[in-house]
Amino acid sequence: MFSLTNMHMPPPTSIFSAYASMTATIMLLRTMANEFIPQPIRGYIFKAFRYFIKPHSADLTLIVEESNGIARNQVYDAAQTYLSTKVSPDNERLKVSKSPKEKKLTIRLEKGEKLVDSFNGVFFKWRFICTESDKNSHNNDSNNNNSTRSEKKYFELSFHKKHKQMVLEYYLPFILEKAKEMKDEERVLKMHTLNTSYHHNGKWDSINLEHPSTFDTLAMESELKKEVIEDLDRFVKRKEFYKRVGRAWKRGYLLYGPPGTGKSSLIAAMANYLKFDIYDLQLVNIVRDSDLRNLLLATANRSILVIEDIDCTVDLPNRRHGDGRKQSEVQLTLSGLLNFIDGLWSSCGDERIIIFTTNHKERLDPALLRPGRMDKHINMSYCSYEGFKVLASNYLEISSDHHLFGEIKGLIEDTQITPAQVAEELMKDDDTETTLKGFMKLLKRKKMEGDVCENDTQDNVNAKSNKSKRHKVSSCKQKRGVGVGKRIGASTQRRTRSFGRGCLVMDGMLK
Ligand SMILES: Nc1ncnc2c1ncn2[C@@H]1O[C@H](COP(=O)(O)OP(=O)(O)OP(=O)(O)O)[C@@H](O)[C@H]1O
Ligand SMILES: [Mg+2]
Repeated sequence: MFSLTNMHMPPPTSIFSAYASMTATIMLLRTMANEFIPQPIRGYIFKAFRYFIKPHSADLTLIVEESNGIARNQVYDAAQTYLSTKVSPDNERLKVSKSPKEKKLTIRLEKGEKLVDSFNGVFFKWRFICTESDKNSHNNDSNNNNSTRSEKKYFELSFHKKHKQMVLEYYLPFILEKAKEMKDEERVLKMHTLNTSYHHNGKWDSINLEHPSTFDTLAMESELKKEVIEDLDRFVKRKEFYKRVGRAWKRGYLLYGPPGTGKSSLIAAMANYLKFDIYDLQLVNIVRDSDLRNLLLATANRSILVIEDIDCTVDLPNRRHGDGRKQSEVQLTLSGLLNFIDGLWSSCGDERIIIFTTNHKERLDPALLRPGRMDKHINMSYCSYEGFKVLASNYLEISSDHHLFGEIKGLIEDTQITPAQVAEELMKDDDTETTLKGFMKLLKRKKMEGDVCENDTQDNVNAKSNKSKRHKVSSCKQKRGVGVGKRIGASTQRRTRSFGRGCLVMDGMLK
């Protein structure tokens, strides 16, 4: 076998002579070219010649520079964020940092570090490069000491050429999207409330919003929950749509329902879901339209403006004297509010959500309910069996196959009990069985007594002691025809005072 192979090999002398004659030919051609072809053309021909005989790489390398002229390159920023999660044990030098606003440590590649990422079964090589150069290095004036060192940072992304289309259409957009998600997750949400101190009147104060409510923890009909999530998703995706149809990119929600049904919790869940800040506007503290305008103009994009208890806080079209102020002092009107919401404010901001809440939808001024004003009306109602299951899973960590659930289902469907009351009941004991039995007792009592209204008011006092005292559900009173309209403004005043600045109205959020 070995000798056979050798038989087909040309002898070394002939290989050498062939190589010698090829070299001689190249030399001859080179001399002729030097003689007859002018220098610039010669350079060009040699370059082209070298290009054709050089072995070609199957790889393509994309350069992702830090900035794109003066603007930052979003692909670079996204790659930096995305790649921080892809570091491998092979990396030898990494950078670590944390700014006060960040929740976690940030890891970045150090100069020259490489890593491999895979997407759709294809491997991609990334390398981070940072070169330093003297900005004025071309300046020959030796007296000039102004030269500054500048850094040029970029990523090199290499992959097989055949994946070019896929990289541009899918991989890079995927990285942009992923990085946005990561940034959003990192974002510390803020809740802005009105600063009512004398010197700062009309300014927003902010605190971190750390309300744990999410759509997963919210007891709500699953259909309705899905509808709200889809509505929010559609809203944030529709930038171009709003522009095309000439509408301000804003969306209004009206949340209505009895106290303790999760209106404030839903607002927190929306903020957590969208990663939007919340502006809690207490109209009680605003006297003039001009103050309102300034406040609205000072709100940021991608935010939720919340006006809770709209039926209580704005006694519109003119406030009543019952709120303790003289009529002449109060110049805030419904038309002022609606004008700003519809016009000026909304047209100079993007991605704004406005939410009104009320316990009494029927008391609202028809102007607020007119089609097109509030895009979506969401009824937050008493706890259903489905809602109970969510709360049981949150509070007791039990799934839907507990042996007492069947009985609870029958009871809860005949009872008007708010999620807040259910939640309170489920927190009463560490033992699941005892807790559920206690809860069933409560349901049976409510059912037996039959007078849902009386129970409701009483249980609200027990379950939401600090809240309901301020509120009084009043739906019962209303059913019984007891007018409470005039007293609402006053009760809101009480509520405002009892909680002080910064933690009222969204009290559910600060728990
Ligand atoms: N739908 C719900 N899902 C989960 N928890 C809820 C729900 N509703 C109420 N709760 C619990 O009850 C507490 C009070 O609820 P929340 O403040 O959201 O009610 P609300 O409808 O805003 O009431 P109010 O009309 O008095 O402002 C919440 O902190 C939460 O623990
Ligand atoms: Mg509330």
